[in-house]
Amino acid sequence: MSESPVLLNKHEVERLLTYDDLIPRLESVMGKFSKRDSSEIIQPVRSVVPIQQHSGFLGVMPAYLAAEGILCTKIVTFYQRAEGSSLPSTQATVLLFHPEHGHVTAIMDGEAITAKRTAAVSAISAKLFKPALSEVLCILGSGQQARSHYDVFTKLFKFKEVTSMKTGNTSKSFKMCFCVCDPVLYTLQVRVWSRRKEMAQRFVNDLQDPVTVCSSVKEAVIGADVIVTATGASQPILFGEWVKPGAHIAAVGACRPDWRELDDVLMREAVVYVDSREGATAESGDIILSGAEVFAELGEVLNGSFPARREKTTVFKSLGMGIQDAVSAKLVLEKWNGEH
Ligand SMILES: NC(=O)C1=CN([C@@H]2O[C@H](COP(=O)(O)OP(=O)(O)OC[C@H]3O[C@@H](n4cnc5c(N)ncnc54)[C@H](O)[C@@H]3O)[C@@H](O)[C@H]2O)C=CC1
Ligand SMILES: O=C(O)C1=NCCCC1
Repeated sequence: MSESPVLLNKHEVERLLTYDDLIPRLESVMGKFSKRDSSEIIQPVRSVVPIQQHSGFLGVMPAYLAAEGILCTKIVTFYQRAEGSSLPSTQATVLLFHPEHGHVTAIMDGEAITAKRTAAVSAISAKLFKPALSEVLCILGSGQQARSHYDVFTKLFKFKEVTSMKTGNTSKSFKMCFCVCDPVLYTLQVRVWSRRKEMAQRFVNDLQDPVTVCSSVKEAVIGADVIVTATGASQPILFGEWVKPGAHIAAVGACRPDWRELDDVLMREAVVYVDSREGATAESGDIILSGAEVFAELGEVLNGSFPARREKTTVFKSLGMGIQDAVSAKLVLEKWNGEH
């Protein structure tokens, strides 16, 4: 008789899963995935069951990683919630199995895994594609993904906007420091926009560092070097005409074939990267409906088969992958085993 599975709640998963450990594992597994060696990795496009009466979806995301000895599935529900709903719109459970014997070894919360691994993958895309001098980060949306993206982007990258002394914004809500080599005022610059301004304000109130709340998407994205779209939108909210040439967009929402966050102009003019070509062509309205060409998978850049075209405007269209959940869950279990 096999041992009972380890049960880990959201709090435990959040504590055990750190970006420093997670990012290298995601880079490695996505590079491997893009080599398409089915003796190494099996990950079908997720099965999605629409729950039409309740504006929701149930997704099943299995993955097998032979060399790592990981057999895993995530079961995830995602709902279009009314603004201000206290229910999370994305909820998930991750199951790890013993690859040889088939029994369940761990059952863990998948909300924290989904939040962190998605943000970590976007951060990897930004590391590869953002302009060399990136001063302004803009986040569209103020939910779970917006928060995890804020956390990892501000942990990994420094964003700042330079304003001259004469015109410098001296509002108390900005953190200011003086650069000894150049007499200009530096204000850390992260901007956030949400459909309801009070939701963006609530998001900002939870943070230590100053973030500018913007009243419109246009105001938020003009001049931004890195833009994260993490909304429940089903129609475009980000338009190419507003985007600074050379900016990088990590597009996280719009994960249904008829949903959009980005308009046709942006999709057609940018160099488009995806997490999985099969996933993107089956599930991304931004790709399917715009007719945009996919240039490469993130893994193909990580494994050296395709270049990172940092000098261009780039879109990384994220849909989420079972292998990302699988390596995250394995990491959590390893950490937990190390403590017990
Ligand atoms: N690419 C990936 O791997 C993943 C993608 N997602 C997707 O990312 C998006 C955000 O997810 P969460 O942060 O978990 O959701 P959430 O419900 O916590 O946050 C959603 C945000 O989008 C805003 N929003 C909702 N409808 C909107 C509309 N029509 N126009 C503009 N803003 C709107 C809300 O005000 C909120 O700020 C969702 O589309 C979700 O399906 C979620 C998990 C993984
Ligand atoms: O990868 C995931 O997990 C999800 N992707 C898109 C929709 C919500 C969950």
